[in-house]
Amino acid sequence: MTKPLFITFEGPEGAGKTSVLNQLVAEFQQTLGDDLISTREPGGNPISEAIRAILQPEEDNGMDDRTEALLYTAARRQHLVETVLPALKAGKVVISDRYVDSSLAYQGGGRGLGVDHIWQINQFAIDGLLPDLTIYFDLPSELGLARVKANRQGKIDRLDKESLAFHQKVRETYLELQVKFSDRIKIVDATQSLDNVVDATRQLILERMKYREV
Ligand SMILES: Nc1ncnc2c1ncn2[C@@H]1O[C@H](COP(=O)(O)OP(=O)(O)OP(=O)(O)O)[C@@H](O)[C@H]1O
Ligand SMILES: Cc1cn([C@H]2C[C@H](O)[C@@H](COP(=O)(O)O)O2)c(=O)[nH]c1=O
Repeated sequence: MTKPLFITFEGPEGAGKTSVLNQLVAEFQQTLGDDLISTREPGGNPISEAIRAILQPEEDNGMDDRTEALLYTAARRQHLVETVLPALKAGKVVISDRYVDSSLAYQGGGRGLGVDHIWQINQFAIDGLLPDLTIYFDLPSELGLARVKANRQGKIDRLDKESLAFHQKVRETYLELQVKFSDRIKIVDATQSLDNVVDATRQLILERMKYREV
């Protein structure tokens, strides 16, 4: 059996995570086949998708900030148990569009609930499981939001509509996390062309895969 590898993609709105993930997953699946799975948070199974629908309606639904933090954490737990852990146990490579760092940045930083508090509630959900590699796609909030508005054809959700100050705080928190956990979190400049962002991401993943073979 091959060694499992858990990779997460993180970043603010419109950073290009999903575009890069789709391209690279198609590419890596040519060699890895079923040994690679891609997934996303919140979502990936019926319970977490149902929680996603509550968390991300298009209009403000009056949700309390701590309720929001707990719901993202609950969706994460279910996703971990149903999708991530079985795949890792089977020795697969798992690439997830968002994981715990999203909660630290959005709820801890953006909502101002505090990274330490969010870390504590997430420990119950993730039970110490951190990614082997996290790729953080960095870009100014204004650019990411402009991309989202230009391209999502009307599907702008509750969080996309938050203030610029909220999104700037999310980015600031991600940057702090990247410095604090620099062994795990690698940064990619997401202002580059999509091709260049894909190239930089591929390189980071291939480097990490070398250790998987050892
Ligand atoms: N490097 C890039 N340059 C220009 N446009 C880009 C780039 N990367 C992605 N885009 C465009 O920006 C939009 C958002 O990209 P994508 O959905 O991949 O980002 P995301 O990080 O997954 O966003 P979110 O987390 O908000 O869903 C898409 O329309 C995509 O085509
Ligand atoms: C996991 C997670 C996500 N969020 C936010 C970040 C985005 O606004 C949405 C996810 O949408 P995407 O188009 O799939 O990127 O949810 C969050 O605030 N906290 C979290 O833990």
